[in-house]
Amino acid sequence: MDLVFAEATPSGRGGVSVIRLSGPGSRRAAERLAGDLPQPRHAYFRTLRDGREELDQALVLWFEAGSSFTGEEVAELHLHGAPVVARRVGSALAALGARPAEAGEFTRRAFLNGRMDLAEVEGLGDLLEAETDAQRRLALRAAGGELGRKADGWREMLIRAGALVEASVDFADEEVPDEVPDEVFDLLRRLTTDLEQEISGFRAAERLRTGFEVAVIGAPNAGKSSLINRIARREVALVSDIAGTTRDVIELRLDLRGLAVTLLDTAGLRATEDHVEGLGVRRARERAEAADLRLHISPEGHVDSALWRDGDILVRSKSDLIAQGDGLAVSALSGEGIEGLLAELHDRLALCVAGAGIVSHERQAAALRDARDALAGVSDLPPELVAEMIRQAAASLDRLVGRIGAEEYLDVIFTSFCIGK
Ligand SMILES: Nc1nc2c(c(=O)[nH]1)N(C=O)[C@@H](CNc1ccc(C(=O)N[C@@H](CCC(=O)O)C(=O)O)cc1)CN2
Ligand SMILES: Nc1nc2c(ncn2[C@@H]2O[C@H](COP(=O)(O)OP(=O)(O)OP(=O)(O)O)[C@@H](O)[C@H]2O)c(=O)[nH]1
Ligand SMILES: [Mg+2]
Repeated sequence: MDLVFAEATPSGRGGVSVIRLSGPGSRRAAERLAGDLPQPRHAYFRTLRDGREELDQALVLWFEAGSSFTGEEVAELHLHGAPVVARRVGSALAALGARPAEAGEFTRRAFLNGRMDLAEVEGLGDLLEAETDAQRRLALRAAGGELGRKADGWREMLIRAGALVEASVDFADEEVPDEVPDEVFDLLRRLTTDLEQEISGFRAAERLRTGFEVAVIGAPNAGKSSLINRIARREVALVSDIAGTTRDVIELRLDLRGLAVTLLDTAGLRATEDHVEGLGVRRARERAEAADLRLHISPEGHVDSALWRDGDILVRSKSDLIAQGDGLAVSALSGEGIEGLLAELHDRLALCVAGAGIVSHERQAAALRDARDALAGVSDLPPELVAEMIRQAAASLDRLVGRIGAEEYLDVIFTSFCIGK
């Protein structure tokens, strides 16, 4: 493994800038700049020098391979956060034989060195992207190895079941057909129930991780854009009294009490001669259909029944003008009903994620489904085939944690990481 370095903090001006080195020689390279660093995991306040040239005053520390994030020797230089300092220290490190790390390379090394399993890596990636508390909590559980521990438990069940099957094959009377002991099927049934349970929580967890899309729809001039602006407390979308103002879909990211939600402002729905408006209306319908939930906006409490789905919310807009009617009354002008609407929206979305599990990526769910499918129908099979299906299920669990078959995913996962992680 070569020696790599990168700014672990975002590059640019900041209070502190951390440069991290990983690989054999990390300590030596740091010592060339900072002088002797006798103890691992001790912070030293040092003047960094490149030859005679003073570079910065910094906190410097190093970790042994056994107690670092990557599982390799690691050193960290905590610099003053001036871009020129990081640049200058980077050149000095390059001159000492270190090369700039690629995106996600520190974490990739942690994975390759067995410090993290693939589900933990995905969890860490989710943590880097998390914007809300619910996303952070889910990511932290995943990054903490919860799924790997479950997979270990399931593997043990498979190993035990496999051993029982092998024993029944080895010791069976040559005259009598081999029989799989009932205990095997009991074990596999329990395992299948566990797997089903995890799989059933996948979609909800995926929603939690990626966030919800909520389309704001209704006739032109209903007050959709005004409502969005009120929620955003800024002018996200153009508002006018001309019907057909909004054409493109405008996205507003919200942290709705911990849930990640993207509100979509859309073109007012109507038949129109205007070509461009027509394109907007088509797009509005498509996005409304694909969204997790729709807010139907109308001063009179009307809905487009073709787009109404169970769980949608009817919003009676401009409540300052029209006193009564169906739906949740809100006014973008006075602010009446906005908090109530957001509370209602939150509660409906929270219902959707009530059953969320720890599996939140399609790759993970696919591995679990493969394991479950391998075990479906085993009770009708002869022992040799039962043993084979148990091996297949175990291989699927190995794929889940990246013990096998990880190669094809690594580039996809790590290119989404930033440099320095
Ligand atoms: N300065 C700094 N802060 C950081 C990191 C870092 O690399 N540097 N991290 C990363 O980006 C995160 C912390 N992640 C870490 C994960 C595992 C180990 C580690 O090797 N632990 C040892 C036990 C260490 C001990 O208890 O003494 C181990 O698990 O064996 C270290 C950091 C967040 N904060
Ligand atoms: N009195 C009152 N007027 C409102 C309210 N909300 C919107 N309006 C007015 O209604 C008109 C249309 O508002 P928009 O928010 O642009 O309506 P829209 O649904 O986005 O319209 P399109 O983009 O054309 O589909 C504007 O003149 C707004 O000022 C409200 O709560 N009260
Ligand atoms: Mg609009």
